[in-house]
Amino acid sequence: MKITNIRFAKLVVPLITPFKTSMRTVENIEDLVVIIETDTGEVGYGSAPSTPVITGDTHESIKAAIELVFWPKLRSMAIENLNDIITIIQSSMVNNTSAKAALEIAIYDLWGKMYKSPLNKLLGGGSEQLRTDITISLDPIDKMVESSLQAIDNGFDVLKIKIGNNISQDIDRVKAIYQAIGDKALLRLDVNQGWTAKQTVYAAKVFESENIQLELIEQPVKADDIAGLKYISDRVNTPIMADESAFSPKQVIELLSNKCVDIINIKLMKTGGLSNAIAIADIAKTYQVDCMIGCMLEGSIAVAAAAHLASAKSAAITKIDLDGPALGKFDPVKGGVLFDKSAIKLNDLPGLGIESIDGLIDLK
Ligand SMILES: C[C@H](N)C(=O)N[C@H](CCC(=O)O)C(=O)O
Ligand SMILES: [Mg+2]
Repeated sequence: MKITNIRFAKLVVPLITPFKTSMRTVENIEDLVVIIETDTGEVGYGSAPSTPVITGDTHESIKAAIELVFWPKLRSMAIENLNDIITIIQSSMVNNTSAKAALEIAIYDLWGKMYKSPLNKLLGGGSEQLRTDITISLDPIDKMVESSLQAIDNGFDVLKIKIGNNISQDIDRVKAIYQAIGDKALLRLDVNQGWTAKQTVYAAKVFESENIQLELIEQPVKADDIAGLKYISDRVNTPIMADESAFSPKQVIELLSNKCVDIINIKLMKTGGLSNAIAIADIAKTYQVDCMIGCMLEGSIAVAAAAHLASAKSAAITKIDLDGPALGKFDPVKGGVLFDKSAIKLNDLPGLGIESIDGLIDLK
């Protein structure tokens, strides 16, 4: 199966409610879709959102990197030579992880199609049923309490609470949500780099002293504040998870060998796709550290790839934050992963199992 052509399109899905973190507010899921065509007529789908504050990548930079750097090397390569393709994607350019992810996702989709197997089976096999948490956007306290109760009514039992814009209001937010929901849901906090190390220790000790049960605190400090993560982990009992500090396998080895964090959030848009995500899951397993599979605010093409990975790597990936598509008003992707409240179901079609995509806006 030889690569013959590449096309780009845009996919826009309005959100049910704006997505708000300490870093940004977004109204739509907007993906750059990469469609790789082959001489057998099979097409592979990949996608990437624009997350300049996290990856530094925009749709324009992703498309330019693919057109100018990767595509001239990948055109006419055979999907049978998966490892060679991955080496080219990972070594032709530094950074640009979203472009690498979109390409790798489309290539792995084709790899599954070539072997007529769902991707999770080729990666080792695993359950077709997963369960995701849901994100509660950073809002005034009353709104966050209401959104949390609504999420529980909608069948979610793990809530990812976005905080990080004001330490004392953040502590009040968590206390109010915890008081309102009791033991009906597990709370994971995502600070998105909004606190200092000392503020994090203070907040965690407040929660611990008041018996507020938290599953974890995600990325409390700036992405490059690795000493801050270590400072926190040495002083609190609440598990600390790295997100924006953990892009590459090398960074994960540094974080884990120095005991800076307890959990790693793997996202394809940070790792540059599936190959490094698999490496990180395997590294974490050797350190006996759990991983979360996460996503940016993105749609169900890339999330399908993340779900197949989570299915196959369930020994390491024990936590799932793949709610991006569930936050949209509809899913234009037919086949692929099916969302029903907190349930994510993989189908048994080859590759990512995507049958068709409505509403693609072709890009030249
Ligand atoms: C959508 C997912 N639940 C999530 O919260 N991801 C964020 C980053 C999302 C973005 O800004 O696109 C995270 O884990 O930090
Ligand atoms: Mg995060």
